[in-house]
Amino acid sequence: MADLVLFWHRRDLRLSDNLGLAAARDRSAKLIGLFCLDPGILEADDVAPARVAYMIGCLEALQDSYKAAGSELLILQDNPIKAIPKLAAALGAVAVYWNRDVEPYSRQRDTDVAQALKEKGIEMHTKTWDQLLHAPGEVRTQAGDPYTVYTPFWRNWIGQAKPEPVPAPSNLTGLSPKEKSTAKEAGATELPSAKTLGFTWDNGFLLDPGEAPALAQLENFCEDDREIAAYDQQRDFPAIPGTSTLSAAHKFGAIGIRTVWAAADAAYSRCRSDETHANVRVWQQELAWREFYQHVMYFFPELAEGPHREQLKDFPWDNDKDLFQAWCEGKTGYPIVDAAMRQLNQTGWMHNRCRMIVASFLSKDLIIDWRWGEKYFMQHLYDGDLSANNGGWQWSASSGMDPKPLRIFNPASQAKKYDPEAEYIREWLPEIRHLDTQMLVTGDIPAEELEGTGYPAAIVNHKERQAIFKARYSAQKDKVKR
Ligand SMILES: Cc1cc2nc3c(=O)[nH]c(=O)nc-3n(C[C@H](O)[C@H](O)[C@H](O)COP(=O)(O)OP(=O)(O)OC[C@H]3O[C@@H](n4cnc5c(N)ncnc54)[C@H](O)[C@@H]3O)c2cc1C
Repeated sequence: MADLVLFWHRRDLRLSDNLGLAAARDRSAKLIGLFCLDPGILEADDVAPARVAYMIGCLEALQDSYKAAGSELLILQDNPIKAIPKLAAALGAVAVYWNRDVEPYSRQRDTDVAQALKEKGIEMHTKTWDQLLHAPGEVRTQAGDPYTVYTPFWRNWIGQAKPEPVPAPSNLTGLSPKEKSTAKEAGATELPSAKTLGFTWDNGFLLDPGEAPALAQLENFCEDDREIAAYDQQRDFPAIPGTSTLSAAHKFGAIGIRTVWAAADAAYSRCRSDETHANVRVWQQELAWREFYQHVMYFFPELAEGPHREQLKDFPWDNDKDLFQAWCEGKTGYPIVDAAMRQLNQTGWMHNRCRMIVASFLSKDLIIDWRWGEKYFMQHLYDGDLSANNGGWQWSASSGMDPKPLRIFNPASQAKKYDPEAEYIREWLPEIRHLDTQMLVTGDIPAEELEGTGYPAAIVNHKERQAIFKARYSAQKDKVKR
């Protein structure tokens, strides 16, 4: 009889182009998938209902894929450190495979699961870095150190050969009826709905869950003359659907990164003009930002706890709760900021340009600790990802790994440049949709125009607040120098 092997899915919710899964299939055709709903993650205070709903959708699709391949995906709902070794031992599994991760919580959990398996005499195989084109450590400075600055990281990263996608496992053997009841006794359960887990999300998704919608979206995005060919010209305009919207698929591994790269690379090869080449290149640079933030999270896990830069470590934030509430609800009186926050609250996603605008506004105008915003994003984004979110917030708050740290975005200039006709603002702020474009873009709205609309006057003065922030930033800098 073939050896029974388990593959533990985490952020790789697909069969195709999955390195760890392919390695498990090489070992045995009796390959059973496993996912563990970990209370340590689901009961944390930074979980977004939209993200859980998307993940459950991906798991449903994954169950179907396993069925079609001849096997099944088992679900556990317990602490993986005890639940996985218990299930593996009950089924007589010879080995458990999984892909590696960069996040501090996952790394500690994986060490503990590995130890528990070892104590039961079960092999574990955990060497594959599936979610990245280049594993942490593969891209280093000449001195052999990890990069802390993106641009030299990118130059090195793009110069290295990229791995090819691997095929999905096929001709699998599933569990016998007897093994199925053993799995049940050892904790395997039905896949619950997000609602049963306590998370309600009825607003749908920009990209549907699962491997098939992600692959279809990648194909659309990368086709000739589609968004990828104009990416750099369009990506900063939130009213234009000019980006891939694949972020949640990347977060949960509904799509393989080698498959994504192959599609981008093919689009690059097909380009006939320097301009289109440049557009595709910029999209590839975004994929490299994703990898950069994961590498730095791996090498500097302390980033997850707070600021990288000394002068932001004990910064005198105002932390005004009413101002924070207004920011969360999209009621700051700054139309571009409010439109973006409403997009987040209603769709579980926000355009990248707007993520930068609202993050700058929270930290530099409201002078609120950026970690409050980081957490609010995690509580709402369906693509919420520790490395990308922390990286984006630290960049925006001037606390991160950035050679030009003190950037302060002027909301009016940003809107003028990136939403010049106020189309995005009008979409998300229906109560002031009728106002002049100029008023919506600048945020300079006479009080009488706001009467009866329910839309608030500006809660702070940008000019004054940025001066206060700058003064405090300089004082902190001096303090650190001393
Ligand atoms: C304050 C802030 C918070 C953010 N939080 C997250 C987050 O929680 N999860 C997340 O995936 N991205 C986050 N980002 C990065 C970026 O905004 C999103 O990845 C992007 O908007 C997703 O849309 P898209 O898939 O259409 O991206 P595209 O423009 O099509 O880019 C392709 C892919 O590259 C990756 N990517 C793009 N930009 C970045 C970036 N700046 N950093 C890291 N990866 C990037 C994503 O995986 C994305 O799907 C954040 C950015 C900021 C400024």
